[in-house]
Amino acid sequence: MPPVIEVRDLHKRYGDKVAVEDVSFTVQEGEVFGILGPNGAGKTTTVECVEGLRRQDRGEIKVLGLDPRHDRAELTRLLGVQLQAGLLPDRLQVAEALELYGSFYPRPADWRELMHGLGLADKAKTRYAKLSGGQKQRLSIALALVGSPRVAILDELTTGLDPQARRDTWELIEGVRARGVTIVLVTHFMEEAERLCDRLALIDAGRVVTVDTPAGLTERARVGQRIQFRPSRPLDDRLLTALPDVSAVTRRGELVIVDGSDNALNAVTTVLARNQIVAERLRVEQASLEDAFVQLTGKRLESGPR
Ligand SMILES: Nc1ncnc2c1ncn2[C@@H]1O[C@H](COP(=O)(O)OP(=O)(O)OP(=O)(O)O)[C@@H](O)[C@H]1O
Repeated sequence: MPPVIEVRDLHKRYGDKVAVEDVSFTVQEGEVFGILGPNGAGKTTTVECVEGLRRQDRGEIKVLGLDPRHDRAELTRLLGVQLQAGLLPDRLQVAEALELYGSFYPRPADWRELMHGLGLADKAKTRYAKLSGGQKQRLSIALALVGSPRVAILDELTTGLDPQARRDTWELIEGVRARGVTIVLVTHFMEEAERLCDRLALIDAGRVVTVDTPAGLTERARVGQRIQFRPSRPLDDRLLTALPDVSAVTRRGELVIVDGSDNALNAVTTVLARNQIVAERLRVEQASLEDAFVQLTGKRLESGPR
C-alpha cells in the first residue's frame, strides 16, 4: 500500500532563517506518526507544508496522492487540521463552530458526540472568547475531527491542558485511531509520544535525526546504567566524560546525570572518591525515550508535565 503521507527532502527558509533543512519521512495508513523535537526544530513548518498552508522551497510532498501545493482544495476535505489558537471569531459559540465546520465536509462526524467526548458539552452555548485556554484547545481538537478526516494533523495536541484533560484527550485519540484515521501528532511531550505513537520522527534543527518506534528508540538508547547524583563539591564533567564506561554527562539543576555501560557506577564512584567528592542523593535510573533523544541529538527535550 502506498504511504498516506510522503515527505521527501523538504527545505523551507524564512528570509535568512533556515527552518527546515532536510526532512523526509513517510506515514502509513492507520498509524499514529509522531513528530517530536525541541522548540524551533521545524515541526510546525513541516506540517504546515504538508497541510498546504505553506509552500516549501524544495522537496516533494504527497498526501493521499495529492500535492498540497496544487491540490489544496481537494486535500482540505480529506485532512483534519487542528486550528491555531485565536483563529475563530470571538462571538462564535462552541456548538455553532462545530456545526459550521462539520457542514464544510461531505461526511461530517456527529459533532455532539465529539463535544461530549472532549468534555465540552456544558459549554455548547459558550462563546469562543469566554472559553479557557484548555477549552479552546479541546475545541480545536474537535474541529480537526469533525469532518471525519482520513488524516488528522494535530499540532501540540495537549499543550495547555491539565493532566486529567490530557489523559482524556489521549483516550479520545486512541478511539479515533481505532476507527482507522491516520494521525500525525506534533509534540514535545515524551509521555504523549510514548503512549500514542506507532512511530516517531525525531527532528532537531530542521533535520530528521531518526525515525523509529518508541520502543526501538528507547532500545537503541538503552544505556547500561543511568546514574544520578548531587556532588558534594564542584565537579568538572571532564573527569567523568574521560571514562571509557561513560557515554554522556548532562546536568539537571544541581544534579549530575551520567549514562554509561554496566560498569559506569563503579568507574564513576572510583573517580569521585579519588577527588574527595561524595555522591549525594545517588540513584540509578531506567532509560527512557527522552534519553534516546538526548543520545541522538546531544540535547534535552523540554519535558511535559506529568
Ligand atoms: N513565519 C516565520 N518567520 C520567520 N521565522 C520563522 C517563522 N516561523 C517559524 N520560524 C522559525 O523557524 C524555525 C522553525 O520553527 P517551527 O515553528 O517550525 O518549529 P517548531 O519545531 O514547530 O517549534 P515550536 O515547538 O516552538 O512550535 C524557528 O527557528 C522559528 O523561529
